[in-house]
Amino acid sequence: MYLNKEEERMYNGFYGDTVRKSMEILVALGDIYSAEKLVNITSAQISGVSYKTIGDAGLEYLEDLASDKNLNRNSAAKVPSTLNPAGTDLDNWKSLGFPPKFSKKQNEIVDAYGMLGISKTCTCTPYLVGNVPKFRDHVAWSESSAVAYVNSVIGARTNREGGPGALAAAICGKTPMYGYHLEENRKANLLIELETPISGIDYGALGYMVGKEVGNGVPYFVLKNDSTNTELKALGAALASSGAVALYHVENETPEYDSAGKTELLKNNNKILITDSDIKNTCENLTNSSKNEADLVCLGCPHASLEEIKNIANIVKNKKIKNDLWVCTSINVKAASDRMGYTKIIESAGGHIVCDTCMVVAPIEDMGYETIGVNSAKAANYVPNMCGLDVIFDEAKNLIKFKS
Ligand SMILES: C[C@@](O)(CCOP(=O)(O)O)CC(=O)O
Ligand code: SF4
Repeated sequence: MYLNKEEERMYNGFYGDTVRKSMEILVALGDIYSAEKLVNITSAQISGVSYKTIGDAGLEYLEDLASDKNLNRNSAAKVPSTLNPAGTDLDNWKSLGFPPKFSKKQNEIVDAYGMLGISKTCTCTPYLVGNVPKFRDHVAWSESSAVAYVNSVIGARTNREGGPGALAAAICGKTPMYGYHLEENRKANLLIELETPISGIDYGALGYMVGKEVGNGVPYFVLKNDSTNTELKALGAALASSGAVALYHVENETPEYDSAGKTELLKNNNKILITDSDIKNTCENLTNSSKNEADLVCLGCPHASLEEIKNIANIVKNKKIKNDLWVCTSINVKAASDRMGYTKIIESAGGHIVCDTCMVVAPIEDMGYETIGVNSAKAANYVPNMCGLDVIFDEAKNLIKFKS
């Protein structure tokens, strides 16, 4: 891979060990994927934050990077960069019942990232809270649902980075130019036509089905109705979890659908039809619990928007919830929810707005829960494997049960 003079200086250690190690990662990735050169990025989003997934080895790696004397404290990252969810609510872990030892380690991890200049906003929906690239910007994001959103709905360009690759990109302000950074790789390769209109959890079910079908391909959807951003967020998250999708197009909705190559797909009859019963069956199959009530209803996968929190507040207003309820989001969206009075409504009903974390990366398996209620197909797909717990997949209004 070609490096310019400045990049060579970075690679040769002129700016210290952390920049050198980061450049080594980028060059190794570039060589593996046959990138010709590096491209400047405008933003990074870094996964690999939960103590549950990176453990002590991850913490040591980050502390080692952060200890480099050549770095400007708290400003090593060259571009605006945010973190993926952590394993706990960083501020309120004690009152929410998160294990103390785990929570202490978790805060150490996030502090190490902070010392590297990565914003301690721990969220998988950074595009709701200020980490918002422009159309056609090159970025390095790693959370798979956020990658799908930023590529597809915003039209910025990223590969599905791993955590270390995204961190290296943040520190160098660059990423290898291959894959979805190149126009020619952004064409669709399967057309998905819907037979009937869909809404709510159907989007996750659709993404789950199509992700299995296309693997790491680029699906092109022809829907029978318009979608909300929340629905597209759920679609992309599910596509990226059952398959390895990084980019999708929705006719008349996403910014690059027009140049995605629909005519070619039709010419080659490269299409499938999804029926109403396909969606209904998938919704049913995403539940693996025989129970009809969840101990914990956990919403906000990917992290909830203010609009979603408002809808939950409307469901629980002036009632008392039987299950435990977590609505997972970022500190930023929670601040807006506090001001709007939604947090108070949800807390008065017995629920919690939980920041920085989620049902997949929190140690919920050690917190006494057995059956988790989710309205996210991605969470329904991951919770049994990553947490070993059973799930019920349904709309929030059906999952939340009330005391009589
Ligand atoms: C499951 C996921 O959403 C969260 C866990 O990832 P991590 O701990 O940030 O590496 C990651 C992903 O889908 O990219
Ligand atoms: S599992 Fe869902 S809520 Fe958790 S980080 Fe991934 S997308 Fe976000």
